[in-house]
Amino acid sequence: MSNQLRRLHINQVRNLDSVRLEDLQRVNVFFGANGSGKTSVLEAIHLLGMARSFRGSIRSLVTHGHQACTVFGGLTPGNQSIGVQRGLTGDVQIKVNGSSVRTVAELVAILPLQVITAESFDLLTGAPGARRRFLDWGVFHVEQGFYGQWQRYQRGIKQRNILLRHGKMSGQELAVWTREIAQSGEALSADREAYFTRLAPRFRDIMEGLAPSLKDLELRYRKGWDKQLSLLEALENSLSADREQGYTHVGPQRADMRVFVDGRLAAEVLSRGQQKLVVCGLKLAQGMVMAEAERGNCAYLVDDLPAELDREHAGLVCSLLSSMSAQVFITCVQREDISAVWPAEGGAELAMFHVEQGNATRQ
Ligand SMILES: Nc1ncnc2c1ncn2[C@@H]1O[C@H](COP(=O)(O)OP(=O)(O)OP(=O)(O)O)[C@@H](O)[C@H]1O
Repeated sequence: MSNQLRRLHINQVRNLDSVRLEDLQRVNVFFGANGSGKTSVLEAIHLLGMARSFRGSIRSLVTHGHQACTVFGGLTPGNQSIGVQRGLTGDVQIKVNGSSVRTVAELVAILPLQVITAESFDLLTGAPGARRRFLDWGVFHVEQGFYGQWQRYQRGIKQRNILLRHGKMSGQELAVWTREIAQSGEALSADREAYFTRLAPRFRDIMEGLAPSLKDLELRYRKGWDKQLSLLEALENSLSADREQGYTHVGPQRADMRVFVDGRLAAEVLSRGQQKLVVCGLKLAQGMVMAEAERGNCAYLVDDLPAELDREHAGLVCSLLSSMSAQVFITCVQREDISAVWPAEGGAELAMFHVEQGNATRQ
């Protein structure tokens, strides 16, 4: 059974000085004028689930004139509590049921979040790193053991790059790290591929409903080295280039996942609005795959969808969100912006919160 956020206490997050939200529901709508603090509520939830902002630095998250921001959440079922405090100097405190925990991964496993905001829409056009992080979010939640391999690989490649950079040509030491990253890299890549084979068909199904006019939409995955070779072979082949330039050229750190339409890169041929729909499709597909793999539901943070999509498409995205059992936190300017497009039948009742000058009141 998935965790749902029932209570939220926010302190000093942007313009939210002290906000208490009780009795949160499956679908929660935050409406209010520009600058009232709607996105800040989503930022607070993101801080609680990921210990960071989805938009900017921690500095931008802490209310001006304060040293730290804090968010507490109460979850059901199980009555767990989580809390995150972040200070301007970079300090992080994470608590689960009153006890400090050391890694954000523990938090992420308790409150998995998907974010659909204006920033998310750069996923297709932006650098591959963002797409890898997107993919790894899903792999982390679905493929057990991935995080351990990922950590092992990060440690290994860091060591190998240090050796390459400092020109320490002890061939033996380099060979040890080459074998180490070949092993962990193959393992994490296998997890990515397994996850990708679940994600791609789900994404295609969703897009048939969201944008049927987009024909031959295809999600493709590149593992980061020549697929005819093992990672060890690819690393051995690139050894002289690696030595010359002081870093590892091939491996899962170069993986990418791209969307093609009729054989052409979606980032190059789709309109901005169509790209937004594709990104929504990817994010919804991830939540569905997670639920299908019986890993529970993630919560969706959706910022001002009616400002990003036309009414028909905003309605289609809302219908898909409504059909999932995921908890949703969604913002808009007028309450009707969402209530008019959220499916009336079969959908959960909408909990409405009016946000005004840094306060949120249940309507
Ligand atoms: N660190 C900060 N300290 C205090 N106030 C801040 C901080 N960062 C942003 N703000 C202010 O918080 C207010 C709320 O911002 P927020 O982005 O949450 O508004 P919003 O309701 O989502 O508005 P819009 O509809 O325009 O997107 C804004 O007036 C903004 O200038």
